[in-house]
Amino acid sequence: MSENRQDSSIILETRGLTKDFKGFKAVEDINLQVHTGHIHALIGPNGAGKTTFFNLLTKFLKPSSGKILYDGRDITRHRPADIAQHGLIRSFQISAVFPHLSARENVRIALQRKLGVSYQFWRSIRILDQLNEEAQHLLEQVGLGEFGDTKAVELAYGRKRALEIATTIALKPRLMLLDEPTQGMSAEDVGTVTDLIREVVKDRTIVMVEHNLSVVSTLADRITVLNRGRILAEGDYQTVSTNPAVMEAYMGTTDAA
Ligand SMILES: Nc1ncnc2c1ncn2[C@@H]1O[C@H](COP(=O)(O)OP(=O)(O)OP(=O)(O)O)[C@@H](O)[C@H]1O
Repeated sequence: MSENRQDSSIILETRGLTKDFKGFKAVEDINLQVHTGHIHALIGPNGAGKTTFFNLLTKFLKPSSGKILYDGRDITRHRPADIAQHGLIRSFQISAVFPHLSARENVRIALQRKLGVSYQFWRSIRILDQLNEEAQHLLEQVGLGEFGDTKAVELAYGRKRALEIATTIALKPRLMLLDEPTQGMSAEDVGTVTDLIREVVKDRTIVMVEHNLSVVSTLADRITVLNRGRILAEGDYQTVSTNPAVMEAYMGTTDAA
């Protein structure tokens, strides 16, 4: 629709996005633009509305008002499965990785999901071989080349997150939505996953909620700082980290101005 036409470098946009929980606006009037090829981080102090906003983008929650546009199309009322078909994919939580299947089998299942249930032909040996090859390639891409036969449950925490990213990439996303990709990781694993994200973004866009500011400073092209459900500041790390309002919000000042 012509009213939805936008700059083609903008892959995702929200207009006036609001989520009201019984009168409490957890997200209020958010106008966000995500540029194609960017790593766009959402940060903010506890309770700022990051998770709620992320759940609106991934369609886990319905907005009270406002619009979400993906590739210029209004997807506000679309279901998660519909938007996944168009390449907007939320990374799985670790719990969604099948723990007792091997890393390779987990990636293969994601590849098969991408083929879709209507494609019966993947049963043929040739297609299964192709899937195995593709799964191995993906495992190598995320540094798990030697762990194909290891059960997911036996992988160290950082490697599980790498597997989660591999199963997400297997769905061939154009836009990946990552919810705190480095949460609960050792410093070493944070480095590995940071490198991995940098690697996979080369041909796709990432929106991520991330608490670790050092990760944000190294990865993000653009940062949106949320506070009390609203956008407090936006820009690159240098811009937002020197913004007095952001510093104040992070220091926990409860100025009600
Ligand atoms: N289902 C809900 N019902 C009522 N209030 C909610 C609901 N979900 C979130 N909230 C409130 O909305 C506000 C924003 O919460 P949200 O979890 O989105 O923040 P956040 O920035 O992700 O915080 P954190 O960094 O602590 O995870 C909080 O005050 C929270 O209590």
